[in-house]
Amino acid sequence: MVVAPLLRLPLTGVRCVGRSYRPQFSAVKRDICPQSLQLNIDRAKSFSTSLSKWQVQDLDRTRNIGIIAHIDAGKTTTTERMLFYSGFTRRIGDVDEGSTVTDFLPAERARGITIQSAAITFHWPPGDGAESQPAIQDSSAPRSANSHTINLIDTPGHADFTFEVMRSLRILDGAVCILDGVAGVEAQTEQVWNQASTYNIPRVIYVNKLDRDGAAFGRTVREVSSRLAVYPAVCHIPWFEGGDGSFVGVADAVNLQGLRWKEGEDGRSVKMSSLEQLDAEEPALSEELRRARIALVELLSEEDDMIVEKFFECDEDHLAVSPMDIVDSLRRCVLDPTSRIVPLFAGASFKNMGVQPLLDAVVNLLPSPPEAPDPEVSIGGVKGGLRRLLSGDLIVKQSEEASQSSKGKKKKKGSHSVDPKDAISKLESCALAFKVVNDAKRGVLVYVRVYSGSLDRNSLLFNTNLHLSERAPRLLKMYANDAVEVDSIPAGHIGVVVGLKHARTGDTLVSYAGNKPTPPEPLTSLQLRPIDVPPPVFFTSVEPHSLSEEKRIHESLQLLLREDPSLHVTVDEESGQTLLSGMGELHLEIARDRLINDMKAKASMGRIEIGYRESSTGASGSVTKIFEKDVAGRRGKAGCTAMIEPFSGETSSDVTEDTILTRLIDGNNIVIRAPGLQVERVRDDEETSPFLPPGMDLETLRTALQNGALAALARGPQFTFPMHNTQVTLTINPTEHLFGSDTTTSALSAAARQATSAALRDLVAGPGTVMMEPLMNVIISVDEASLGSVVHDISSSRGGHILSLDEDVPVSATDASGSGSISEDPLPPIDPKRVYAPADPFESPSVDLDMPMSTSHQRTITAKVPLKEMVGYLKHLRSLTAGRGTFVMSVDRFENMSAQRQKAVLSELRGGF
Ligand SMILES: Nc1nc2c(ncn2[C@@H]2O[C@H](COP(=O)(O)OP(=O)(O)OP(=O)(O)O)[C@@H](O)[C@H]2O)c(=O)[nH]1
Repeated sequence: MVVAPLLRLPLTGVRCVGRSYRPQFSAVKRDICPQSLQLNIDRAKSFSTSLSKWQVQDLDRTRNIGIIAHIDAGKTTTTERMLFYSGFTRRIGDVDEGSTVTDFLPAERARGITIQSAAITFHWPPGDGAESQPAIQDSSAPRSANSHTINLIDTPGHADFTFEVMRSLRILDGAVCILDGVAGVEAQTEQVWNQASTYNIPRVIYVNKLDRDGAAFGRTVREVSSRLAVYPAVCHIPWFEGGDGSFVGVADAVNLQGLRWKEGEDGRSVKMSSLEQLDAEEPALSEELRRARIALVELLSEEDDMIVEKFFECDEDHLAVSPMDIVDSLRRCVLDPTSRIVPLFAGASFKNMGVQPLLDAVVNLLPSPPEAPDPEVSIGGVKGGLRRLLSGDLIVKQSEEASQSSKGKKKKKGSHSVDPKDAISKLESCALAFKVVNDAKRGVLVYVRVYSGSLDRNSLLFNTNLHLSERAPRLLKMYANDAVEVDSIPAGHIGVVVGLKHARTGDTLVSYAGNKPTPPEPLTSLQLRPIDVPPPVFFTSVEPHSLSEEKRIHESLQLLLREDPSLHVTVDEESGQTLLSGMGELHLEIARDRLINDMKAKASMGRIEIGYRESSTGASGSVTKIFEKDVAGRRGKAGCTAMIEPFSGETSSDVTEDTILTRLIDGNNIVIRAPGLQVERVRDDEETSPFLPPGMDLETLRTALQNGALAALARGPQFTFPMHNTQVTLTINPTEHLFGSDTTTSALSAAARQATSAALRDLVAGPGTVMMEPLMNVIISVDEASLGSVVHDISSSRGGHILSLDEDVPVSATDASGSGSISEDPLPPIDPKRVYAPADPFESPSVDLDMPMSTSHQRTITAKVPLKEMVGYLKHLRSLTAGRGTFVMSVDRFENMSAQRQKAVLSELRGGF
């Protein structure tokens, strides 16, 4: 076959040796010598200190990306190389030595794993990023010819941090999925892949660790198709010296060239070889490279008509299609949410091989903020895209639905409607607080992604989750744990607000025109990409060393909760004990480290235990309590009636005319009724009643009663576990339960708590309560040989219920993500004939386009198993599977325990056997 002269894409930011590499684009005539890469943090800081620069910055040259992977696949190692090659750091940090930039919490450094999502900004190729670049780009040059600003969010890989992964994923415009070239696609890779799919995040794949013994690139590629249900567009194939020697580089199917790194160097120098040179030096590799190129063009042609045209223009010569045309085609596929093609690259980050081409791929293939999928918002119970919201459509729909649902209801006195489009025109900016970090030097940092408008210094931010406003006194642009001050953060960018006292991870912040304390309705309910926080399933006690420490510990715990809302703190009313609960053992261990080592809290933590629950098995009687006592020198009197029953799961089933609240909190439903209260709306945001104590509005009454009920529900009447699946109906009779100015908020809370506790005790004499335990969705990956013993162990010894035993199930068919939001049908399986994968060195027949692929004989077991039986399971699984089995799990729900199981668990908890 004749090789056409190729327009080669420059591999940016590298020093080339050997055949001298000459990019053919005028736009790349700049200094890429190694000295220019020795850019340090100080210089990086000076890039963007002024407001104007960030504002005029070309969003097209910005990438907000994340790295997703299985634990230990090499996220941190790859990130460190990215920072080094971009010139951000002078030396390569090492995970094993604990000297990385992104894992900057002491606990992370000590454990060598990533816990917090650190946001970090750098430029690729090295330069000034999107700033100071020509506005118009040469369309014949690849995007990587110009310096781009990359905001990288390092996501955690451990299953205990599912919520943290979801939280960081939702602000990404694109992601790099790193696979371990030895382990291939692992259970947790599937899990994070699935989570990224829920947000339609465009992705590229990077197969890492190809230097390790047992690395199997071809097998990994096939697993990508069978387990992730996408078509891998193989852009790189590994270069093993002489076919089966050590890993020395990659052969690039887009540019038809070899890229070779020298073992032991820092990876900045790369030797590039043309196809002709490869023909002479590595004939087997060049032959495989041609096949890879043919397969790539064929695959793209299946989904992209434009590449078909180019192919015909090149007289149907796959090798003659230009690299630029292939990159453009790959980009179209990556950005098309209906496409199943995912570009795939190869490397060994630890050996400093393959990272620069991956960075080029980030810039060339992943979307800029305006090209990213429209983020989901919800407003007044209506969901849709942000762009629809900003156009006014969504808010009109919301207002129509609101007026439909209020039809037939009496219009409240003094109420008036707001023009919905008017409300949206007042929206100045909206941002998502995606991470709260307590920084020892700078205080509490709230990382935000701005979605519309511009978040300005000193603007008043309304928190739509907490319903309060606070000013943003200082704004920062972050460089890992270094920062520069800015005056505003424009849409599409990631920055930090310093000085917020309340905002928590996951809160939506809006700024608006006008001087009112709250934005106009329905903007108060605007939520960006809302996510459900899964229930905590483990807990531990926190005991202050002295009474004087108590206050400081509670402040530290509050900060911990702002950082991580998947942690919960409760105080047991009777014992006074503080309990910290979370998603997993490691989750609580890390929280313990944070509290004791980082925040220097003087406290002891108890054993980490499973968080059981208690639930009513029938209805209690109605119990009324009148609280009358002086509280803090002030007289307090209030009454309340409570009734408990099992919760049906339908929050709306009991709503009547006199219902003033129904709220599902932590698996319990709180209903508050106030017959005869005569509610009046005085302003958009305030309701009152002639019966309410002076100065108290309806929202305050609701909150006081709700808090009282929640305090009582934290302790079940029979087993002292928190109540679950329980409905409390509180009734306030204005003439019997409210006593003018004597009725304070604390008196109302106390009355609600006493009435709820009494109703709970009433259950014990009546229908009784039952213990509940967390039931997990478990997905286990094992090889065929171990299948029988693992299945037997799960179903016989652990009381699990096997749901399916599948061969290479694409993850979309099974959901262990815990996100609770995946409902789409599984994608149809991939046609193996369309998957190209080069033969692995130990494999004799090369896997051809027309050959059926060999299966990896991996099996996936999907089961539901009580959490108690899964504690310490990894060790056991490893012993059953000769170290190869992996699993992921997430909470399915809490399930009532049988009398026999309840007895056994109780006796174990009490120390018996
Ligand atoms: N041989 C080899 N080892 C690698 C490579 N990349 C990473 N490693 C090693 O794999 C281990 C895990 O790497 P990390 O970079 O910490 O992985 P991670 O995905 O960030 O892990 P978490 O932060 O725990 O999710 C470390 O011991 C690395 O040195 C590689 O390309 N080759």
